Amino acid sequence: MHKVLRELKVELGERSYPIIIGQGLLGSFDLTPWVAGQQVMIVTNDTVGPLYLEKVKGCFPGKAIEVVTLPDGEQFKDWQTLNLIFDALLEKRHTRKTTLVALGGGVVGDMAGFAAACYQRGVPFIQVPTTLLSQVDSSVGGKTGINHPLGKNMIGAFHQPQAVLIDTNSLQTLPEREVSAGLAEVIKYGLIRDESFLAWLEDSMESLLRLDAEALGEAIYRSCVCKAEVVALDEREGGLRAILNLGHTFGHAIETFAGYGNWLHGEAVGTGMMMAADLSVREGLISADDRARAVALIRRARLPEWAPSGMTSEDFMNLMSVDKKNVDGRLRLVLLKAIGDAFITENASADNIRDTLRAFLPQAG
Ligand SMILES: NC(=O)c1ccc[n+]([C@@H]2O[C@H](COP(=O)([O-])OP(=O)(O)OC[C@H]3O[C@@H](n4cnc5c(N)ncnc54)[C@H](O)[C@@H]3O)[C@@H](O)[C@H]2O)c1
Ligand SMILES: O=C(O)C(=O)C[C@@H](O)[C@H](O)[C@H](O)COP(=O)(O)O
Ligand SMILES: [Zn+2]
Repeated sequence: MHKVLRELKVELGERSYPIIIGQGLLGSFDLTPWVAGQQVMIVTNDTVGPLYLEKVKGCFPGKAIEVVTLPDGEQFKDWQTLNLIFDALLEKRHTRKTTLVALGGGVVGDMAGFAAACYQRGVPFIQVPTTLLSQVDSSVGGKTGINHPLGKNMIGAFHQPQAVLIDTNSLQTLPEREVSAGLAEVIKYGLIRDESFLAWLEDSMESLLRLDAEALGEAIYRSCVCKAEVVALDEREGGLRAILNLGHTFGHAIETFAGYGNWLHGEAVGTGMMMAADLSVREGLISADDRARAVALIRRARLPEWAPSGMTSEDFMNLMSVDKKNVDGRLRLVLLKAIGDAFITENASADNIRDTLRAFLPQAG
């Protein structure tokens, strides 16, 4: 039998939806109340499908279920792979009443969500995230899309899911490296908006790394609360939502430079958040002790702390110049005013940015 641990709602008026967090939900939690018609198309990949597909089918009693299985990897978050979803939908004559279900990590979620945003100009979808990163971040908030060789997530749409179903048991099969990647986004919430959560993470890091169920449930719930609040205040990133991008300007540059899939998204965000904390010190915003606190926690999550070998400051500047947050050619960065208080600025000094980049190049170590 399943156990629902926590439930919360992303408050977006008529686009509001629940996030249901529990244990043993895959296979027994009934998701049909969030399915509009009779047809369900589950989008998964060739790693997650063999682990959880049969169980998830049990969440849709009485519905006609089809499946499309994508190749696994960030390098497949592209047009060609996205088309496999459209091919499957069209070959079987799916209509606007079909509900897509994203079963997998953030890559599957972003692609299935984007397919749902586009297919016949928009069909409903449900997120069933199975990585820590997707449970705390990508399944919530409606950012969907694919990568372009010149930049991360450059093609996409805002499209909110009907519901998010999080079964924390699925994390028991997750490789260690993916657990660390997910922890980067968890730490992000403490840094941007919730100092007390950061303090709790400092106390709980060892429990989280050993996949203690109670600690995971708490970390996922508190992360989802934070993300849901920010998204409810600024759904389409007019302003505040950009704080969810802490570390991402540097991190996306790293992912693109390294080649999609070589650095995990969370790994790049971990290094990127250390860089953001470093720049915040250089800008006179936080103390060196605050930076040390952020860096120590990111290190304890077993995340990398140097840029990829061969990457130069110029590579960073070129890749960061295409960031979506930039306006009129000005680099906009998320920095920290304090631990638990982030803001977006285009006023960071060019000298300080250059010094931060240099400090994180591999030869600096
Ligand atoms: N839309 C958003 O708001 C948002 C937020 C954060 C990240 N993202 C995107 O999410 C992606 C990263 O997501 P991710 O970290 O989940 O990576 P991922 O989707 O690549 O999954 C990581 C790996 O774990 C495997 N996997 C998934 N669930 C598993 C399980 N339960 N057991 C064993 N293996 C499992 C996957 O097949 C994959 O190999 C990036 O593309 C990033 O840009 C989007
Ligand atoms: O939901 C958001 O908003 C975020 O920024 C969450 C990020 O963790 C995530 O990686 C997101 O995909 C980044 O968005 P992008 O627009 O900078 O590509
Ligand atoms: Zn992210």
